Amino acid sequence: MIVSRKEMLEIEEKSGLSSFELINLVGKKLATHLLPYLEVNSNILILSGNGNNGADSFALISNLKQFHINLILVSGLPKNSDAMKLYKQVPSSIIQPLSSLDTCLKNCDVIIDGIFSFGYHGKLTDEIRAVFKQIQNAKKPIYSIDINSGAECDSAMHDSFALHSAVTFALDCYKPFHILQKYHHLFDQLELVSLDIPHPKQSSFMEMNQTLFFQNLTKRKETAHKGSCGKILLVGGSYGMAGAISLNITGAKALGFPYIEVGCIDGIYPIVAAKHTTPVFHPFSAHNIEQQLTPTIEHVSAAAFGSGVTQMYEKEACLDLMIQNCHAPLILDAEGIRMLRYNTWKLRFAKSPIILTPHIGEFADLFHLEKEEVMRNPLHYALKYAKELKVYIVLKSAHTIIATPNEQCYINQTGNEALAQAGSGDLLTGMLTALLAYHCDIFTSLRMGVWLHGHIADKLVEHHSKMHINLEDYPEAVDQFFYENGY
Ligand SMILES: NC(=O)C1=CN([C@@H]2O[C@H](COP(=O)(O)OP(=O)(O)OC[C@H]3O[C@@H](n4cnc5c(N)ncnc54)[C@H](O)[C@@H]3O)[C@@H](O)[C@H]2O)[C@@H](O)CC1
Ligand SMILES: Nc1ncnc2c1ncn2[C@@H]1O[C@H](COP(=O)(O)OP(=O)(O)O)[C@@H](O)[C@H]1O
Repeated sequence: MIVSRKEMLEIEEKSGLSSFELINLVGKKLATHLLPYLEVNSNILILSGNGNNGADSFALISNLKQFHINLILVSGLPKNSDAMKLYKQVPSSIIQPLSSLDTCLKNCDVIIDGIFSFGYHGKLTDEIRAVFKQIQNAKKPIYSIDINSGAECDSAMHDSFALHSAVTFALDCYKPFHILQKYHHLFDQLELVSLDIPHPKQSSFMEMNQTLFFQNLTKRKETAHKGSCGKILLVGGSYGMAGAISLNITGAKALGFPYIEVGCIDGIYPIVAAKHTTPVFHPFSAHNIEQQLTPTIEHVSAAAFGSGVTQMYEKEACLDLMIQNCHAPLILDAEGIRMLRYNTWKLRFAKSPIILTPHIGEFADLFHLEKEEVMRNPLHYALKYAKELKVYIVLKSAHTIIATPNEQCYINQTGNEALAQAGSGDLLTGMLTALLAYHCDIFTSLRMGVWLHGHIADKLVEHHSKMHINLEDYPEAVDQFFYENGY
């Protein structure tokens, strides 16, 4: 289970255990996870802070009596009474002053990082940075308790001097910090230390993996016909960007979607139709866009608009038509998102759930933010604007985040740098549209699509360089993946 800092505090509060009992439980469980990493005569240096993380590390000491231990308080005496109580139980012979850090670092085999945990935010002071530099320079394996010191719990934000661990032990649940690993690389290995306490509420973080994916993918019935799953409508492309709508179609075809309808301008229709023979096309121009698209928009099970429409003269009319007439989940992608920059009010006319699929650049542009600011805390911003605009946001990046209007979210783990190429988002839009039409639950469909898009890239790089995967290989690779799994 993945939880935010606030949710973890709620779990602790409702655990039925006092904070003193909880800290002791952590000490005991943590010790059993640490033991396999320790040699018989290991010399352990425990570095503690003055908060709860420090308290956890004091509780650890009584469970590691067979080892030679030194304890250094990095930021002074414990602040709260439980931590103080535990600190007083630590044999004074093992407590060393901060001034002996250098010697202790030289003599130790391993370091336990119990300095800061999920109470940390902001930046480290110069004094603490100097200490962290010294610790890191000792080049001894560091084992971090819950969150590496100097990193924040609910984001990938961390001080540039944050400690890098060999193993981080996540306490009871994973936190966003653990899941956003590609953005900080602060641990080599992650281990979950289950505390076996109740989790009374469902977390706001939902998950997706291969098992869940196939649990949610409906098999085609023996009696199916081409209209059994309804139809999807993909509207996109423009002069010079025929590829974008073509990749939308490839994405939907990769999912085996049986009935694809496509809206594109007359000018690119022959090119796209020559490449894709199965979709039904509705080529349009400025004077017939409404007649060509409206009947289809009204009856589809899911639709998408915006990939590659940058040069489309009719794009404003098209956006309005889609938003105002679509009764099924509607994805707005790429230029379809940029067009809302000063116009998010248009979304109020939507008759159906709206899904925005921006990359970081498009997201920052839409909400008038700096890209760097969004990248510092993508989870926060995705959740904030999904709630404010009452839309689903698929914020695409190395860890794509999905945020729902009711504050649920998903952080994707699949995918790799081979996807960092023009067109991979257009492909995703087609995949998501197909999955939205297959399923009634929007959040599940989006999680499935984002997960699959990345998973297939991970499978493709088993046999290809990460410098070059061909997006056109997706239909075959998805087909193979489904076949291997009995579909
Ligand atoms: N074959 C085709 O026809 C293609 C059409 N495409 C379409 O072209 C239109 C414009 O796409 P462009 O690629 O020109 O411009 P974008 O508006 O997508 O990107 C502009 C800039 O945003 C920044 N950016 C993108 N992703 C980012 C991230 N994850 N983190 C931080 N910054 C990021 C980059 O600096 C990038 O150059 C879209 O409508 C798109 O659908 C592209 O998808 C490329 C392929
Ligand atoms: N380094 C990466 N690791 C994992 N996924 C990535 C990486 N870079 C890009 N992606 C994925 O590739 C897609 C890129 O989408 P986008 O930027 O919209 O491309 P385009 O507009 O060219 O189609 C997104 O789904 C994103 O999550």
